[in-house]
Amino acid sequence: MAKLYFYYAAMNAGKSTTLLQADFNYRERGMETMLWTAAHDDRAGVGRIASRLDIGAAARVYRPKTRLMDAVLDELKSRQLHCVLVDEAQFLTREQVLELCRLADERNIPVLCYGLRTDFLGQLFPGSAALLALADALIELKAVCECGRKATMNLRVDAAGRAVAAGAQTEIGGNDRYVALCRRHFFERLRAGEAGSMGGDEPA
Ligand SMILES: Nc1ncnc2c1ncn2[C@@H]1O[C@H](COP(=O)(O)OP(=O)(O)O)[C@@H](O)[C@H]1O
Ligand SMILES: Cc1cn([C@H]2C[C@H](O)[C@@H](COP(=O)(O)O)O2)c(=O)[nH]c1=O
Ligand SMILES: [Zn+2]
Repeated sequence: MAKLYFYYAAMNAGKSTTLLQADFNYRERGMETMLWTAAHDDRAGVGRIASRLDIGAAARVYRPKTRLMDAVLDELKSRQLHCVLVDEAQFLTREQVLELCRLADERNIPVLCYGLRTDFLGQLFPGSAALLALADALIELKAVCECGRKATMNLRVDAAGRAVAAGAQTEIGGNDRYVALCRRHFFERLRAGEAGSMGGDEPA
């Protein structure tokens, strides 16, 4: 039976690179894939999955209202699909994750999702919460903190590099807005950011 996989990590761990590699592996064996990414993550252009290693591929885009199951069933009318790959999976809704479960269970199509576990405050995204609850396999990819430990958290920073301790959960950005850190250094810098925003000490 096909499985639903969740490859999760902090930013800059190589999630998109790993997705593109998996896609290449399927296609070089003559198999057909369907790629998806979030419509609003337009860092490389809407509908483009790009890795910091400078490789990329076109992808279908999903929005909160997109019916993934219907879109895949529609695609199956014109071609076979051996794998569905989803980037920025933290932005999926729980309903969309349930649809991906059905693709694996009822259509026997493996689904590979790649995304963040937590946001800039250390809280789960809706898509990540659903995937952590429902995926058959959870695979952690590793990013490295500046101290050398595994980076599991994502600090949001302002233009001056100070930690941002409040704001909307979604804010698209790259290395200019986020730093992947280990938990210890994440909370140290987040607390310094909180103190700074309340007029306290200068951030570290
Ligand atoms: N010029 C480069 N040469 C080699 N590795 C690089 C280069 N630029 C970025 N990287 C590495 O690419 C990885 C980020 O890949 P990416 O797939 O974009 O990450 P994610 O999707 O998890 O944010 C990091 O490990 C980073 O160190
Ligand atoms: C931590 C965090 C991240 N985001 C956004 C920022 C990026 O656009 C993506 C993650 O990119 P990746 O390099 O492909 O992992 O998510 C956000 O909106 N809110 C956050 O808290
Ligand atoms: Zn650290």
